[in-house]
Amino acid sequence: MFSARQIFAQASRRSFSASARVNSKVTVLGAAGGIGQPLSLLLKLNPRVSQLALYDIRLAPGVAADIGHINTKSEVRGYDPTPSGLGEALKGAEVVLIPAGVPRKPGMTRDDLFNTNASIVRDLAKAAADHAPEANILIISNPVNSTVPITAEVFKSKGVYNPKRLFGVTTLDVVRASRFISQLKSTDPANENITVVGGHSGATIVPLLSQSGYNLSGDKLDEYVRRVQFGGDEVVQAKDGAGSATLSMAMAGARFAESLLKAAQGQKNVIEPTFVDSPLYKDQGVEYFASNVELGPNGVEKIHPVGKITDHEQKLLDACLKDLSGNINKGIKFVKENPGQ
Ligand SMILES: NC(=O)c1ccc[n+]([C@@H]2O[C@H](COP(=O)([O-])OP(=O)(O)OC[C@H]3O[C@@H](n4cnc5c(N)ncnc54)[C@H](O)[C@@H]3O)[C@@H](O)[C@H]2O)c1
Ligand SMILES: O=C(O)C[C@H](O)C(=O)O
Repeated sequence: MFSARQIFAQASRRSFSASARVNSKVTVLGAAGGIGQPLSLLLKLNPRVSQLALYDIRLAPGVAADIGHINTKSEVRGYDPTPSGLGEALKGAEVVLIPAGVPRKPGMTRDDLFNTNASIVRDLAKAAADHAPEANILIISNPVNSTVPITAEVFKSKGVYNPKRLFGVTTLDVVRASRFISQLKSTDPANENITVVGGHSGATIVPLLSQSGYNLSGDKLDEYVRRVQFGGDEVVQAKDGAGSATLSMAMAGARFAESLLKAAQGQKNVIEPTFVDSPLYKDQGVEYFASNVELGPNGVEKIHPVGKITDHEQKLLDACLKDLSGNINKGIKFVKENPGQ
């Protein structure tokens, strides 16, 4: 059994060229929350991270003091919610992860979080645009389908938008899709990598099982797709009012950050599905879309098309695109009508 640190260390040894740079500041905004704490812990175990800046409206210095005792090299600092605290946390960051905001309770959709989380993400995006305009921004706060466009609009309004450096984190959908098929087929989930495209809520989550050579049909296929699309609800219901997925999300967020750092530090062929400013369905009014994306030193290197899919998957994709454009436009409209201070 390997520890997370050994896994990261092994991956680093495998993938580093002699000249690779290992000097990355990573900032977490919302670091004291259900996701923020285990995510910060996993980042502390990652040897590619040299500085870890933890910011929250509460408790970040405490979390930083705790994590800072772990015997890995990176320096950890916690920042209080003062204007200079947020700015300092962001300054010089290469990667900024944003899990700040409220989670769902049973009976809520992710869109029900919009009223609270839209302004939280808008204001943090403003600070990131001012203090870390060249960082890779990883949005975890829901509804991701709207909070990514919100962040883009803020960066555009400040003249620093770079579509190659903004990512909605949809890794958890891939993690679930891979785990759930392994449960059905009794395979090793570590060897499964199911492509999931679209967005990050209900019908906008489209697993492309056929691309991994699986041909489930009928009720089995419907049940599988439903479980992937509503995996988040499974956790929300099980937590019974105490929040949504935190630990699996921390793992997924740490995996995506690791992929980005690996690619930034010179590794080739790093591909992760992520929700980005995408040309794939712009002609249908869908500005952002998750598909497999090759990562590199400039962030997005290449956006892969969806590829060959079955008629059933095409139907799922059609339903996805219909919902997605509404979610995206809602985010764009919010910033235009509520630019904040
Ligand atoms: N993308 C995904 O796959 C995915 C998965 C799980 C959860 N989420 C989303 O992540 C978000 C966080 O979930 P959680 O379970 O960690 O919630 P949580 O309530 O446990 O933690 C949120 C943290 O954000 C902080 N916060 C609130 N406003 C802030 C601000 N303005 N600046 C800095 N910090 C602020 C809070 O103090 C809290 O510590 C939710 O919106 C949830 O829906 C996304
Ligand atoms: O379901 C949620 O609200 C949280 C997250 O988006 C998830 O997929 O677990």
